[in-house]
Amino acid sequence: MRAFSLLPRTVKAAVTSDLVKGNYSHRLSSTAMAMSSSVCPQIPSQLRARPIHSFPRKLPCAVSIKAFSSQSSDASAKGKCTVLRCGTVMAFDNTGGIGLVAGAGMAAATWEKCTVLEWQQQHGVDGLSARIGFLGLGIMGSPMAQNLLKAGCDVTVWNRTKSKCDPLISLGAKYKSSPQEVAISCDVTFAMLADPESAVEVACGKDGATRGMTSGKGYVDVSTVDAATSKLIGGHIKATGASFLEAPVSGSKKPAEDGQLIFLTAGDKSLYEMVGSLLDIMGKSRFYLGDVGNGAAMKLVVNMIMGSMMASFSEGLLLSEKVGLDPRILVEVVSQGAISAPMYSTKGPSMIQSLYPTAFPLKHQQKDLRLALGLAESVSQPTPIAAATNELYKVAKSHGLSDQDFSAVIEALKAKVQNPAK
Ligand SMILES: NC(=O)C1=CN([C@@H]2O[C@H](COP(=O)(O)OP(=O)(O)OC[C@H]3O[C@@H](n4cnc5c(N)ncnc54)[C@H](OP(=O)(O)O)[C@@H]3O)[C@@H](O)[C@H]2O)C=CC1
Ligand SMILES: O=CC(=O)O
Repeated sequence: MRAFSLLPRTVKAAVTSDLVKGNYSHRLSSTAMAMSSSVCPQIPSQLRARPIHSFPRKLPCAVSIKAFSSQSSDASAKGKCTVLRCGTVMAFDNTGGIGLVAGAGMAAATWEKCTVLEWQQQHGVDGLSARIGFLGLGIMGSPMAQNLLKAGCDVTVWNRTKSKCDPLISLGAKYKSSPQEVAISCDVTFAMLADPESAVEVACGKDGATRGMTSGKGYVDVSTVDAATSKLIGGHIKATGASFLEAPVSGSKKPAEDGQLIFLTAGDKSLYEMVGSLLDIMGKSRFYLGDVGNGAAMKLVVNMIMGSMMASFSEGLLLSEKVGLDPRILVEVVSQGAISAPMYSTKGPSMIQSLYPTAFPLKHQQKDLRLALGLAESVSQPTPIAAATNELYKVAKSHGLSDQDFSAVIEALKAKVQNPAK
């Protein structure tokens, strides 16, 4: 435990809290992990986080204390004014509490505010100082790019519908008029597109990003696509001499705004390491899964489960109501038991009111089910529940619900939708 006693107090707090929760074997918080491996490399290996394979090798003295305030819903809390430095140590602080950082063994007065870029420039660290391109500014891409900007990164944006670039330009983003131009002017380019077709079009089409890629550059596709599409895009990118990483995300609009996404990455490990600090600005954890295709597959399996869970929850809400129960109480009961999931408590109350404010468009959930079924087919894995669920989302789409939140799938189960003649 000598190594532990040498840790700054904030690190101890994070590690201790995990130990108290009995999580020490495999569920240390990302904060504890980051701090333990970067601030004190001697920390016993059993106290290190498993999912983060190389946090953040390029930032030997950087610590992130964002997990201390994981409830924070204020995306701006990760803005420029919340990066603090003390000598070679940098901390992201979205608690607004310089005092917490001072617990790291340095007097509060010695910490000063700076941008990530300033810190990086001072210490010559890769990734954060890269010129970053961002293609696709929809529900997810916009807040992700915004978080990079707020962290002080140099970001150039492009979106098919140009008006969606404007809010980011007003926050300091540069603009280029094609994916090709973005790729030419940037070191690493992220893409967050709707589906396989758009991901291929933006990467490989006329004026596509591949036309601007060269050796030394990187392309990170964070869209949800199937493994074959990802391999196709990766192949085109790598043919230019550039590196490729697939990195689909788990987490919806709010986690994207809060920088709490989960990245499921696969592909060039060196690019993964180079962009690690950027992924940590946009997300709360990251998994490196090996060869291209594994990240896509993991994302599709997760979303296959999620789509079925939502369909099953919808059936439960409607059945409870029909037998005279209060569906609001069902939501409460579910939220307290073994099958509780944040999705049920956040979406249940609005579903009861037939309101579906879009966080995850229904058309994308159906796309993910379709792609997951293709994945299952490719290995002859029976997935009857997902197959039935997919049909339900198709019915919902045929009733004009594509752009509503995926929780609108409940409408496909309502009698008047199933039999409009009644
Ligand atoms: N929303 C969510 O909760 C989550 C979504 N995802 C996945 O992330 C990806 C993006 O999702 P989200 O942001 O919600 O989707 P949106 O529908 O809000 O955005 C889609 C983006 O793709 C662009 N696009 C669509 N078709 C084309 C095309 N043919 N050429 C160029 N650009 C195109 C859109 O441009 P334009 O503005 O011009 O239409 C827009 O920028 C999807 O793969 C989705 O499955 C992953 C996790 C969570
Ligand atoms: O892909 C959707 C999500 O919430 O994750």
